[in-house]
Amino acid sequence: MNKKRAVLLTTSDVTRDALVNQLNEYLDNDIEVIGYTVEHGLEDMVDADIYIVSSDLQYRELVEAGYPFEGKNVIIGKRTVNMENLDQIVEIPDKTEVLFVNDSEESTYDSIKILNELGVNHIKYIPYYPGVELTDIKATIGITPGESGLIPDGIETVIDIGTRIFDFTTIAKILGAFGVINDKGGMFSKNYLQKIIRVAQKLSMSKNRISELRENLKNVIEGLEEGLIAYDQNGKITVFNENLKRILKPRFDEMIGMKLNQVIFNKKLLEYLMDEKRHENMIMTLEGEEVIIHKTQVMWKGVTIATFKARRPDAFAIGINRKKVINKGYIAKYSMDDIVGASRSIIEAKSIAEKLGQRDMTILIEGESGTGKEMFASAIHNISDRKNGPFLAINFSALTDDLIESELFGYEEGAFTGAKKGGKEGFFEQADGGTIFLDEIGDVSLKVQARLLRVLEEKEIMRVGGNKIRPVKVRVIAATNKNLSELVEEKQFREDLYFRLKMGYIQLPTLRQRREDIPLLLNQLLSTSTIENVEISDEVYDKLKEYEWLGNVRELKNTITYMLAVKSGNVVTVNDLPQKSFFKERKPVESKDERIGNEEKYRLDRFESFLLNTIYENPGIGRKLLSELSYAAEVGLTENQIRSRLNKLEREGFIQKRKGRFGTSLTDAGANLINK
Ligand SMILES: Nc1ncnc2c1ncn2[C@@H]1O[C@H](COP(=O)(O)OP(=O)(O)OP(=O)(O)O)[C@@H](O)[C@H]1O
Repeated sequence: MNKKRAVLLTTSDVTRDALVNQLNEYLDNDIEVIGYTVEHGLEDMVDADIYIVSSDLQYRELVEAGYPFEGKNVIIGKRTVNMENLDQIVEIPDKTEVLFVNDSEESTYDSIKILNELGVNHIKYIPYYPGVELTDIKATIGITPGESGLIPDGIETVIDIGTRIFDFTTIAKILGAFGVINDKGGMFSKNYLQKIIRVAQKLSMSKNRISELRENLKNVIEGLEEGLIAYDQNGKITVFNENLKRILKPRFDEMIGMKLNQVIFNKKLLEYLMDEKRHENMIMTLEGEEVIIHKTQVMWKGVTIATFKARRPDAFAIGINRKKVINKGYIAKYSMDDIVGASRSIIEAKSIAEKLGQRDMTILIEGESGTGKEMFASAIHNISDRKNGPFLAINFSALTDDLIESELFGYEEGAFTGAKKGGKEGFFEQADGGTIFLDEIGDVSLKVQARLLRVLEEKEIMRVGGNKIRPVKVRVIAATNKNLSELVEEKQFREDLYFRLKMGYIQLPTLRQRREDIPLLLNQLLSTSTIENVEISDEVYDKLKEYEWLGNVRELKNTITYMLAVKSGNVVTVNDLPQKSFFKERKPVESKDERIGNEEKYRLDRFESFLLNTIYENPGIGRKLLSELSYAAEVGLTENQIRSRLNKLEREGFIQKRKGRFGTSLTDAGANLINK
């Protein structure tokens, strides 16, 4: 029997070899397949029973070139992607944009269509073939069926899924033409189906695997003690965890896809993160905690991963808001040079601070909220001999009485239920050799005052529940925004402690007393902002100089942050100024009559609300009982804190205090307020 013959016409050697192989898989030895590549010329082509052309396009080209097909048995092949090679595509993450590269428009769209039909449609194919103009290629992966040479520059990963092979119908036609369809058809379709099923299985398996992987990865990232952020060369954020949010306190909840400079406003940090040449770790104070930042670059992907780890364990732990207690960690972050101002009052305050700083004495700083008390304390520490020791800032207004004692002085094992095994070091012991900054000292109870006095006088502490005396060498800087001498007069603050603290004394000027410093402060704030080339119009300067600034420099800082956020263009104009309600309002000192109606706009906090309600129910109640009830109600107010709040409520006209057994009761305005 004569051997039958098929001639295969293709455009390239690679295609020729792939298709010849495929045909040999299905055709018996008694059918000979001879492949030709058109570009090598077809002059010595042999006669055959069947002529197979590799694609419709090629057929049209051959006809146009005058190739004589008349009278010949021609099969025009249809091609499909080779399913054996789809694994790599299946593994690409969902929704990734990839460039699909082939030699012509038709074959490119064709292949993409086939892949989509096969269910390999989890990624986005961007068609590319010679002649396509690509602007702004975002894809980094290129997929091609055997046309790697056409992949444009800029594509980092090339996946060659191999030359496209003949599809089911073409093979069936060829088998039919040779009259072997009945013998081979079954095997062929079975083979074919098996392949399709395998691809589908792989696809679903790896999809499951990928989502499982993602889930695991997420658990790992969220389980880290560190804050983690990953971003690409342009600063675009790709991954972050919840811990990072606790440390960086970004303005946005969802940061993926945003640029680093949209969420991080700390210039130093931003520069460090974006500088590819900096590989060293960095230590900086964020949200009052000393944080170690470590950077790793994943070279081949252009990704940088940065981790943020607080020095102090539990620094950013959920639940216990330690930050409020120890405001600025153990590091004094300001120096004298950071304190901006050329006005006489601030220069004077700085010069006193410099003198006192050199001497190891206790200092009392008085000043309204936001005038820079903590800044001064920190700068003083940094010029003192203790500068290499720790600096602890404690805010008393955030602590209950019981906590103050155990936190300040520590406790021995078994001192109270829940006390840690082995006891605990207090802040004074932790600050040994350094400085302790006691903010809002006017808020502490008489009991704590007595203990503080002992530390100052004896330079030693005793832990709660203990009897051992421990020496401590700590310098105390205390601060208050209250008038301490008035409190002394009211017997709310121990006179001996007052004088013991006031060995050195600094009174900080309010911002309204030094309006001439506003432009300087603004320029300093602008220079540390990450937003560059911003100017402030003269009108804005003038307006800002007119404000009251009851919140002082902190309020000014908030105002400029606001204006930078809302401005359009490079100049901050009067249109960008916040509305009046943005600013802290002066508590009106009004006559009793004028106070009526104040309750319409007054907002009670939960402490005041507790106090007014309790007084309403128990007219004449005293501070001691109020304090006990407040603990029972989990509001937790010391007698001292109650006193200062009652004073405020009295100034607002909501309560009146009477001497003797009538005690404290609500005014009509106070009653209206709680009924409201
Ligand atoms: N002279 C100044 N120069 C530059 N920045 C200042 C100055 N004074 C205060 N600030 C800034 O204003 C903000 C408030 O300062 P700080 O926390 O020291 O005030 P404070 O008086 O301790 O406030 P509070 O009593 O409310 O705790 C800080 O961000 C600080 O950096």
